[in-house]
Parts: sequence; structure tokens; C-alpha cells
Amino acid sequence: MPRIPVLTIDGPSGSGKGTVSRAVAERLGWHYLDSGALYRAVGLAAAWEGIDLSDAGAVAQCAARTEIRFETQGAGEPHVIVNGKDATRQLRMETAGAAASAIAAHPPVRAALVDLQHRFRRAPGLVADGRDMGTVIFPDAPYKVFLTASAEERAKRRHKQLKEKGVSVNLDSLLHEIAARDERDAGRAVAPLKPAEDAVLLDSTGTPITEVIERVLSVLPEKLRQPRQD
Ligand SMILES: Nc1ncnc2c1ncn2[C@@H]1O[C@H](COP(=O)(O)OP(=O)(O)OP(=O)(O)O)[C@@H](O)[C@H]1O
Ligand SMILES: Nc1ccn([C@H]2C[C@H](O)[C@@H](COP(=O)(O)O)O2)c(=O)n1
Repeated sequence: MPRIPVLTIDGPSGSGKGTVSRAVAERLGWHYLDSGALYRAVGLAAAWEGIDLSDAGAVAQCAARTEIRFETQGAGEPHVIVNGKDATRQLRMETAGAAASAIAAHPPVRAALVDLQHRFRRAPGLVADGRDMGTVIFPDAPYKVFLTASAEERAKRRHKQLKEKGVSVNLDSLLHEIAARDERDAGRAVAPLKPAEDAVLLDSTGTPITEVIERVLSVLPEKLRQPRQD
């Protein structure tokens, strides 16, 4: 029996994975996995419990007992409910991204999240965004994209995004944080950020989101791109 199709979109922070993946999933009528939100949620839950984020075993146990739910509430990003609390806003902060990046380097934490990620693979298909979707979690995915953009452009995008949410941050410090996160995510021993050998590489620097979405859709065969009739 043919396996449920998966489109993986990996790439560094701010490359547009989330925005593009959500739009593509909506166009196709497929499910969507924001794997970064899982790592962010575990980092937050561990911090709530006062766990030392460098303690791999304690964070992995926390990952196993943390309940994470995605809730669609109208248009826009789905809300992320962590142990019953709506943590959406907190999870989007750069501090949550840095904590997620730190705990994501622990092999037992990654192992604790594998089954949960596999369970998102449901008919008619899945768009999965993260760092290791095409290399480790869904290596058999038939469609893979690695989305990048220059660090400067990603920092500007994040700056604009946070400003729109009423969060004031310094552009230089954002650029610093993004570069540090890139280095940690790409430099770790387990499931580092890197393109799968069979991924299509897309650089979105200077390219409008609408065009990036079309380029990603063009990786799929024509028959899958047809709007669903049901
Ligand atoms: N091609 C683009 N041109 C301009 N802005 C973009 C583009 N792609 C994404 N953005 C904007 O950049 C910001 C970050 O995008 P997004 O959250 O999708 O990135 P991400 O790769 O998922 O980041 P993270 O890994 O940190 O979750 C958003 O405000 C989004 O609207
Ligand atoms: N598949 C994944 C997804 C995320 N991470 C880690 C590394 C990131 O810096 C952090 C936050 O992810 P984001 O929400 O920015 O996509 O989580 C990972 O290691 N593997």
C-alpha cells in the first residue's frame, strides 16, 4: 500500500518554513506539523518545572510527560496548548527559541519526541517543518525542501514580526541570536540542521512569500496540486 505522502520543509530560523508550510498545507488540504513548537513547548515546560536545561535525562522525562496540543482558532498560526495552558505568545519569543535549541541537542529529548511526530502522518498527507524532517523523522518522504535566507534578512523578518506583535527588540541582538542558534542547530552531533541529500534547495532572500509558496508547490506532482473536491 502506498505510504501517506509527506512534504518536509527544513531550514534555519526565520527562513519562512512555518509561514510557507502552513500555506502549502492549507492549499493541499494536508495536515501540518510544526516540530519546532514541540521543542519550544518542552523547553518551556522544563523551565516551568525548574529543570536544569542541561540535564538531558530530566528534560527527556519532562518531554515524555508534557501534553502538547495544537488548536486552530480562526485564521493565523494555530495556538499551542502546553499542559493545558495557552503558551502561544510565550513560545514565539526568541528566548523560547534559544531554550528549544539548547534542549534539542540532547539525544534522549529528541528520542522522546519521535513517536509523537510520526503520529502527525495522517491521510491525505502531511507538511512537516523543522530541522531534521527530511533527514531523520521522515527520511522516506517523497518531497523535500530545504529553505534558507541570509541571516541578515532573517533577522529583519523576525524584527518586523516581533514589532507587529508589540515586542520591542534590537535588530543587532536578533542577528546575534539567530547566528548563535544557526551554529548550535547545525553544529550538534545528533540530527543537525542540514539539507537531506534528496532535498530541493530554495533560497528565499529577496523573494516574496507568495512566490516562495509557488516554488515549494512546484516540487509536488501536478495531480497533488489540484484543489481537493471534497
Ligand atoms: N519570503 C519572505 N519574505 C518576507 N518575509 C517573510 C518571508 N518568509 C517569511 N517571512 C516572514 O518572516 C517571519 C518569520 O517567518 P517564519 O516564522 O515562517 O519562519 P520560520 O522559518 O518558521 O522560523 P522559526 O524556525 O524560528 O519558527 C514571519 O513574519 C514571516 O511572515
Ligand atoms: N525538527 C526540529 C525542530 C526544531 N528544533 C529545535 C532547534 C530550533 O532552534 C528550535 C526552535 O525551532 P523553531 O520553532 O525555530 O523552528 O527547536 C530541532 O532541533 N529540530
